[in-house]
Order: sequence, then C-alpha cells, then structure tokens
Amino acid sequence: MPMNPDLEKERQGGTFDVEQLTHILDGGRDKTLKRHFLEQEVLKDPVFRGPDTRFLSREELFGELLRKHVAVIKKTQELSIDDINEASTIYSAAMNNNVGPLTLHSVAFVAPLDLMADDEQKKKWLIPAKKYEIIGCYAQTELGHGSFIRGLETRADYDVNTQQFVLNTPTETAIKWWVGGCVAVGDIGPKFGFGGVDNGYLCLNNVRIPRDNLLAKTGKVLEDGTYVKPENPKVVYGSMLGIRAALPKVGAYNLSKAVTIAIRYSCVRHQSEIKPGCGEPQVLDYQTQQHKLFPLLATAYAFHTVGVWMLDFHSTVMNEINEGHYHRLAEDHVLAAGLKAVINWKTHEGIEICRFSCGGHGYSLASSLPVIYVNHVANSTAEGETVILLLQTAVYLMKCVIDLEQGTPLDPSVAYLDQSFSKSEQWCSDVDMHSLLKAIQFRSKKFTEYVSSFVKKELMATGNQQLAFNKHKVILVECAKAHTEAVIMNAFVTKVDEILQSNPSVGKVLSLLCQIYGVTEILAHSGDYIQYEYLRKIDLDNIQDQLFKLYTYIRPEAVLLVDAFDFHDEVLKSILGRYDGQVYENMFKWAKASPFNKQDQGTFRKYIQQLKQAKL
Ligand SMILES: CC/C=C\C/C=C\C/C=C\C/C=C\CCCCC(=O)SCCNC(=O)CCNC(=O)[C@H](O)C(C)(C)COP(=O)(O)OP(=O)(O)OC[C@H]1O[C@@H](n2cnc3c(N)ncnc32)[C@H](O)[C@@H]1OP(=O)(O)O
Ligand SMILES: Cc1cc2nc3c(=O)[nH]c(=O)nc-3n(C[C@H](O)[C@H](O)[C@H](O)COP(=O)(O)OP(=O)(O)OC[C@H]3O[C@@H](n4cnc5c(N)ncnc54)[C@H](O)[C@@H]3O)c2cc1C
Repeated sequence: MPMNPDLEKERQGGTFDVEQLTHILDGGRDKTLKRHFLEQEVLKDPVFRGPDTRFLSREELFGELLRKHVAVIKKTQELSIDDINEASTIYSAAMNNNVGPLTLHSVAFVAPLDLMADDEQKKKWLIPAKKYEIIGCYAQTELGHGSFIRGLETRADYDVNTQQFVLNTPTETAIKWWVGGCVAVGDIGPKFGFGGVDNGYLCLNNVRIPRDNLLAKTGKVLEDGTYVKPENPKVVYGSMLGIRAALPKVGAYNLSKAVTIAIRYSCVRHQSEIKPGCGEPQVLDYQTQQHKLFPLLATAYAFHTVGVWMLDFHSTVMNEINEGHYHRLAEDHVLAAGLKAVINWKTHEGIEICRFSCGGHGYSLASSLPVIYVNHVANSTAEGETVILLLQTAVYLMKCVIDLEQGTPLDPSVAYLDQSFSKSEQWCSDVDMHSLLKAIQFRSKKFTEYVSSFVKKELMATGNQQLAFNKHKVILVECAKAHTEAVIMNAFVTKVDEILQSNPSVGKVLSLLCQIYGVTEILAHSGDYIQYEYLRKIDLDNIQDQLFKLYTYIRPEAVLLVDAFDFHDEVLKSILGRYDGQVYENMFKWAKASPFNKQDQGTFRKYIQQLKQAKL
C-alpha cells in the first residue's frame, strides 16, 4: 500500500538516524535484530492468526487469548528463549494489546518461587512451573483487603499431628479475590479491562497442605510447629517487588504505543484552517495539539530510560539478596514503589490524552487506544495501589531527614537531599537540562523538609507515628511524587549525557525532549518554586516561552521519534497508527468487516415492527 504523502514528507525531515535511536532503545543493534527476528517468528506463523480480538465477546476473547498464549509458550520454548525481554517480545507480538491469561503464572507465581523457595522446593515446583507443567497464581488479595496485607483474614493453622497447614477463608471478606489466572473456583465477573485474564475468587474450607509447602528459603515452620523467622522479614514482600520493578518499563511501552498512534494520526489528519484559503493544516501544526502530545512524547522517552534503569537496579539488588546482603532492599522497594505509582498513573492519563487528541476515531477500537487504556489502567491499582505505594516512598523520605540530622549516609538515589541548591542568575528561554534537574531536585528537597516539619510537630504532639502520618498523608504523597520526579529526571539526564557522547545527533534531539520533560514538570508546580523563592515570575515566563520554542524544534522530528519505537503494525494493531498512514481506507474496511454488519438485524425489524403495530 502506498505511503501517505504526509507521513512520507515527515520522514524526509529530521536531524538524526532513526535506526540508531531504535538500537539505543533496544540496548544495541543486536537486540534490535533479535527483536525483529522474534516478531517475525510470531507474525509469519499461522498459529498466531485469528479473529480481530476487538470484535470478540469476553468469553471469546479469553478463549482466543488462551489459545495464543499457549502458542506463545510453545514458541518461546521452541526457540529456547529465557531472556525476559525476548520472551516479552514474543508475547507482545501475539497479544494485540491484551494481557494474556497465563501472565500471572509467570510474573506472580514463578517469581516468588524463584525468590523464596529453598533448593528442594525449587526442584519440586520452580522447574516444572517454568516449563508450565504446573500452572499457578498469586492469591493474596481478599474481598475485604488488598492494600493492608496485615489485615488479611485467611488462616493457615498448623496441625502438628499431621504436619499439615489447614487453610481457611473464615469469613466472606476473607474470600480470595482478584486472583489472576485462578482456575476451578470462580471468575469474579466482567471487569473494566484485563478481559484476557480470569481474575478469580477462591474459598478455602479446611484445605490441608503439607508443611513443606511453605516456601522455606526465608522463614520456615519446624516439625513441632516452631516458626523460624527469615533473616530479613521484609524479603517475604519481595514477590511484589519484581512486578513493581518491571511496571515502569511496561508503562513506558504502553505510553510509547499511544504517542506513536496519536502523533502519526495527527500528521495524517487535516482539519479546519489556519490561513483562509490555504487548505486544512495537519492537526499536529496546531500549538494545542503539540502541547498535548510533545510532553507525552518526552515522557515516553523519560519513562523508558528510568524503566530500564529500575530493572537493572532491581536485578542487582536481588542478586545481592541471594547472596545474603539486604542493605539495598529498602531503597529498591521505595524506588520500585514510587516509580511504579507515578509512571503508571501518568501513563494512563497520557493514553487518555492521546485518545482525546485523535478526536472521534480515537474513541473507536480501530485506534486500539481504548484497548491499550483499559488494559494499562489496572497497573495503577494492581500490584500496589498508587497512594499506598507513594506512602511507602514518603515514609522512607521522612527517615532520610532523620538520617541527615544524625549524619547517617543516605542511599545514592536520595543523595541530592544532602546537597545545597542556589540559583542566582535569571533564567532565560534556553535553560539546559542540568539546570532543570537541579530545580526539580531542589523542590523535592524543600518539600521533604517542609513535610517532615509537619510530621515531626504532630509526632511531638501525639507521640504516635501512624497518627502523625495519617494527618499529613496528602502532602506525604506529594512529597513522594516530587522525589520520584527527581529520580526520573536524573535518569533521563544521565542517559542523554551518555548518548550525547556516543551519538551527538541523537543526543541533541533527546536533550530537547529532556528539556520539555523538565520544563513541563516545573511549570506544573510553579507555585512551589515561587513560594520557595527559587524562581521568579520572569523565570517562569521565560521557560514557558522556552517550551513553545522547543515544540517548534521537535515538530519536524516528531514522526521520526515515534518511528524509533519501532512498533510493527501487527504489534501496534491500530489503524490510526499505521506506519503507512493509510487510515481512512482501512478504517472503512475494518468497520465493514465488523460482525455487527454481518448479523441479520432481525431483532431490529422485530422491535421496530412492534412500534408500527403499536399505532403510536
Ligand atoms: C517480573 C514481572 C515482569 C513483567 C511484568 C509485566 C507485565 C505484567 C502485566 C500485568 C501484571 C500487572 C498486574 C497484575 C498483577 C497484580 C498482582 C497483584 O495485585 S498481587 C497483590 C498486590 N498487593 C499489594 O501490592 C499490596 C500492597 N500493600 C502492601 O504492600 C503492604 O500492605 C504495605 C502497604 C507495604 C504495608 O505493609 P505493612 O502493613 O507491613 O506495614 P509497613 O508499611 O510498616 O511495612 C513494614 C516494613 O516493610 C517494608 N516493606 C513493605 N513492603 C515491602 C516490599 N515490597 N519490599 C521490601 N520492603 C517492604 C516497609 O518499608 C517497612 O519497612 P520499615 O519501615 O519497617 O523499615
Ligand atoms: C487487574 C487486577 C489484577 C489483580 N490481580 C491480582 C492477583 O493476581 N493476585 C492478588 O492477590 N491480587 C490481585 N489484584 C488485587 C490488587 O492487588 C488490589 O486490588 C490492590 O492491592 C489494591 O487493594 P484494594 O483493592 O484492597 O484497594 P483498597 O486498599 O481498598 O483501596 C481503596 C482506596 O482506599 C485507599 N487506601 C487504602 N488504604 C489506605 C491507607 N492506608 N492510607 C490511605 N489510603 C488508603 C486507597 O488509596 C484507595 O483509594 C488485582 C487487581 C486488579 C485491578
């Protein structure tokens, strides 16, 4: 199919090599080539062909995705893939923006076995689980409790005579609920999205399991019922850490899809007039459309950068823990908590903005933006609700203030809290990314000090830490967000500095995106900068001008920057986001193919007939 002339023209501009940026995003040329190979292994294999999942009922969707997910597992085994990124490539190429039915088995059942099973148990369960010889799920949440783990009601009473645990969900609120990939007991019913996952309920009534079913690498129960505590009790929370540490990159992936769709479509879509008689411009030439999408484009790159960094950091900490070193578990937990919370929240807001920016066609499943949205938005609740996780980060920051007062060294990701910040010169409209980073770190430091003063005063008055925290939860959450933004901007600046050395032309365009991210973040909290006397009105006016100027620099690069995400059309599955930009013809073809247009509308005639007969 010929290339849409608008997109063809967009691809003749640009100042950097798209392929080189794709290689950087993938982590090197070899990884790009391997990703292409794996995608083709799926796309050329007829077993992965099937009905357009956007036309399927919940039951049909579950069946079709289960069929495909089993094919994904077979393909992954056939190709001997064990790298998580490569396995995710095969999965994403097959799932058409859905979450597969067996996802929870791999991310929430296998991971805890890996982390908390002893060697014997690994042989018994982890090895067969990795081969899908046993299928598991993660049944923690109950009808009455999800966030407050210490409030869970399920009981495991030890029967010393039989060396067994007797499991019970003694109350209705104790019923296990939301259990992804939970079979045989019951499905909790239709949901907002996640149609490919059978989130189940599980009632336990005197279910007996052997003593050695308790994962014993951390804590264990001896034959006489004595509980031997793990060296570090918090490691039992570790199974939730793996998914949280992975979800920032998942957010980046989903936001990258949405901005690819919205930016390509905004170049194809012509609407209204700027100069009368000069034809309808591309909607991406409107400043308001750029103001919707370019900060999100910058955000997608920022989130990808920090998502890769978080996964590397977490993997290092897990290796340390496997060797018995727990000193970085707390930092890993609060980084994963803050990044998972902020990134997934801003991503679902961003996907919605992308959908709105595509007008009516964004509301059609032909765009796939609604599919991406309803499946992504769960990530702001699942694996730790947003506020719950931000409070974890906030409590850690309050401890950092005490550490600072006591001269205790801080973890590297919060070292900036011990730095002094000053800004004397007036900002013009070309503030560099390092100055923007300093400002964002300054705000986080000041906010942390400000919140800590309130919490301390409350603690003095009540002597109760939980009460003190509860009275200031709103500003504690804001404090955690401010810190997380400093972590994101630091990772982005660090990566762009590195790329500026290795590939100046790519680095330059990414530094523009980094400035857009930083300026947008500062303008979103301009009042704080005035209140803390870090910026004046003139500074804010100048960086507002800078933002609109940056949009003009990014405009000719925008399509190339989303092309660099390198989504195959069959993976993106969006008619608005097609690489060739042939939207209208394919929208019409897709609509005509809808089963709704094939059904005999007997029902229509039957009921309308009644109206006519009713002699209204
Ligand atoms: C490998 C993955 C690969 C890819 C993924 C890709 C795609 C996936 C696609 C879809 C999947 C996404 C989602 C679907 C799966 C969803 C599955 C679930 O939802 S499972 C259930 C999740 N539930 C939760 O997250 C519950 C949230 N609540 C909590 O975690 C806890 O209640 C709490 C909020 C942390 C409170 O804990 P507690 O009540 O004990 O009290 P404290 O706050 O005082 O904490 C005590 C102490 O422990 C430390 N700590 C807490 N949590 C952790 C942790 N996870 N790791 C390490 N340390 C932890 C805390 O800091 C305190 O320390 P102290 O201050 O005492 O030093
Ligand atoms: C798609 C999806 C898949 C899931 N898969 C699984 C799974 O496979 N296994 C599993 O075990 N669970 C699973 N869950 C459940 C999920 O982990 C919980 O829904 C999540 O932990 C939130 O807990 P909750 O639902 O009890 O919300 P609640 O904690 O009841 O939250 C409700 C509101 O109360 C607020 N709140 C609660 N506590 C506090 C507090 N201390 N301070 C301030 N505000 C507070 C929250 O911020 C929120 O606004 C899944 C959920 C979803 C949506």
